Amino acid sequence: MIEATGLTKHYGTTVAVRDLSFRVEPGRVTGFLGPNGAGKSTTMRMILGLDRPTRGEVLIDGQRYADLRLPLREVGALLDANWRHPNRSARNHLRWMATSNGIPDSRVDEVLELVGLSSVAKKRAGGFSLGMLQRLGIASALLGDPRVLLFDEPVNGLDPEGIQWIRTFMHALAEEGRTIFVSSHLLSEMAQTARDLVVIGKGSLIYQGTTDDFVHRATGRTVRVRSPQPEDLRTALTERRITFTEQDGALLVSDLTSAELGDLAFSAGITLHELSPQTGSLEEAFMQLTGESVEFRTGTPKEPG
Ligand SMILES: Nc1ncnc2c1ncn2[C@@H]1O[C@H](COP(=O)(O)OP(=O)(O)OP(=O)(O)O)[C@@H](O)[C@H]1O
Repeated sequence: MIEATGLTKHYGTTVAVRDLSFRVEPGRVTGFLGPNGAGKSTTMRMILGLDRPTRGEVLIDGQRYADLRLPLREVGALLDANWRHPNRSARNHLRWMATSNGIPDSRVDEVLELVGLSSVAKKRAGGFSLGMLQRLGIASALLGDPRVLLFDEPVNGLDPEGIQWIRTFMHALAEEGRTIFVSSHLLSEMAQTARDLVVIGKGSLIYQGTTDDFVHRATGRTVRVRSPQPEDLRTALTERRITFTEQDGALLVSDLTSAELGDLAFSAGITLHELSPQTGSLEEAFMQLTGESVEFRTGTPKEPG
């Protein structure tokens, strides 16, 4: 588990992260979302002890990174997709990492197998495609068999096959009971990948909870309904002060479940030909919530001291 409490980071007068508290639970993939400059990378660096919080703290399974005895065995990270790789073979690169961290050599072949790089283990990593480099990065993160894994924008620049591979792989790691925390600006990708979300805007927490709830909360509840008695339906809704809009001969009804709307039509003797709940996209939810956050912040120019 990752647990941040009051996490704050100032760079001079810039507040990159402010009073951020959240939990990332094991056994599932948690997405970390926010617009550019929201503070995601800074937060990840603080989790990994690469940056010191100005205030607050973040713990990995109850300990600060600096206090971990064997960090690679507790937490693995894939931080930069575009790092320039040395002229070593994939296997030699991993052996070098393993040796310097007291990890047995046998683990190198295990992780190469896990990420599907066994057949190119002896090839120079410098000649690898981005997708293969990502796999190698993940192999490095897995060397110490850590319980907690961080991925910073792991699918950037990957082709659909590479994206699909990483998504499936992260799910498999989560199912083994690991804590998986993955940042991305590809929101539709996150909707398919992450069960839970931590959403930040301008360094502050906007939302923490399930992906489903995030979308519902932000886009509201709407049901699309079509009837051969549209006048009767409009009247029934208006009498009950239920708001709706018209769309292609159908009505979009707000703040009722489809069950409630079906019951209402039944009791009013109205036949329905369509009754379908509309879920908004994660993009819509994100724009609405982060947009509000930006407006809110311009309206309250309060800077923490
Ligand atoms: N080393 C630094 N020195 C000064 N300012 C910094 C530093 N690192 C980050 N910042 C600032 O902190 C804020 C948060 O940046 P950060 O990179 O954490 O955001 P992000 O959410 O990861 O954005 P992106 O998606 O663009 O990578 C930005 O305003 C950034 O300019």
